[in-house]
Amino acid sequence: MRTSKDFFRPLAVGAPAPLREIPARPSRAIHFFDPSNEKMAAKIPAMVGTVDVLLGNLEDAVKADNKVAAREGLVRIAQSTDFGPTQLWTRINSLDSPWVLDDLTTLVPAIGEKLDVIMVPKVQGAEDIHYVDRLLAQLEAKAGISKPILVHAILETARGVANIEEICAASPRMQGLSLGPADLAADRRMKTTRVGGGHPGYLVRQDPASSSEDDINAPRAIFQQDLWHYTIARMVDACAMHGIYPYYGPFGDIADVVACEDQFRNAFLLGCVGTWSLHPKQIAIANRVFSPSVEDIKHARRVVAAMGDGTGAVMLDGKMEDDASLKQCLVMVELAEQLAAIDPELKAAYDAIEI
Ligand SMILES: CC(=O)SCCNC(=O)CCNC(=O)[C@H](O)C(C)(C)COP(=O)(O)OP(=O)(O)OC[C@H]1O[C@@H](n2cnc3c(N)ncnc32)[C@H](O)[C@@H]1OP(=O)(O)O
Ligand SMILES: O=CC(=O)O
Ligand SMILES: [Mg+2]
Repeated sequence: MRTSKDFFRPLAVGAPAPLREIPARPSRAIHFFDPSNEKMAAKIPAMVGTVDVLLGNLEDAVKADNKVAAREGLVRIAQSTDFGPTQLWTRINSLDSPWVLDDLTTLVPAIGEKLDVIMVPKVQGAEDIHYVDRLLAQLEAKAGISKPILVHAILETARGVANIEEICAASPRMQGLSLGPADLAADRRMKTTRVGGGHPGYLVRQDPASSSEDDINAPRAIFQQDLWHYTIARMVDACAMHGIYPYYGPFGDIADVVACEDQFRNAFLLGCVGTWSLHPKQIAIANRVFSPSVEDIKHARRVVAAMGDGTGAVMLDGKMEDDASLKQCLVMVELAEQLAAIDPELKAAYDAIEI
């Protein structure tokens, strides 16, 4: 384990110095595209500015026969596109796959200056991050890359969840974590067959009126529970503790925009900063959900104004506000300011708020 003395030293001579703080760049939607799919790839330049992150996916959902075409397609798109305020990320193949070494040795020299974050799938422990960290430093040094490429781990194995804190702490490159509910469900041997979201069988049922057979068999209210609550909450705490960012992952039922919005909102309320988008129609949902509402910002600003120097307790609309609720409001106000800086529509909406 590296000590505090050498934690921020570059891992290769000539590699850029690691960042001491991970910038809070808006990343409400990480939009996945398959660079080997010509129709999809052709849409990417026009999506710049409409989404916070564009991610060229090289891993699952790209056919084995298309792995090289996806890698080359991503290089082509990155070299020929001005991404402006939109971040460019990639998801490389898993570390035990036959493709990942070529992914990294091709992408870093070719487009390392443009790549903001590399998402690493199926991370099991700190050793996986250490491997990527050192290799990236060597490749950055060789290619003369000026800024460190950040690393994002997908939480999609039971061992990865058990090792979550050491993964977050493994490198100053760690930018964040995403929940990978599909692979995680398989690895945990959960009895689901879906990509993210809830399940109607995972529920609690209202008690019967009595223990008579009639009452037991009578209709009772049922409440579907969130299969992902534990893992998301665990991820949020680990990320907050290490100064990095948590994200929900994929929601595979593209047609069910309502349940998708619910899943995204649960993640937002619990502390996630963004989510994945698999289809263009999920971008608008993510942007809406992961931007504080005008009503919330209005309330937050009123609390900030009412709290004066930030200490003590006040009553506002019949509710007690104090230092702790003020801190929550400041999280919202700060996020609104970050988003307003890149989203003119949101800025206009927040600017129009009267308190
Ligand atoms: C568990 C995991 O690992 S999740 C992460 C991996 N999975 C992914 O990355 C999936 C990415 N998304 C996709 O592959 C596709 O969106 C699919 C397969 C889900 C659906 O694709 P389609 O059936 O073509 O969707 P649909 O017909 O609604 O597409 C409408 C248009 O949007 C385009 N489109 C679809 N998805 C995307 C995308 N992710 N990015 C850009 N454009 C897209 C299509 O090319 C199509 O274009 P057209 O109108 O010019 O024909
Ligand atoms: O990669 C994502 C997942 O859910 O698996
Ligand atoms: Mg996966």
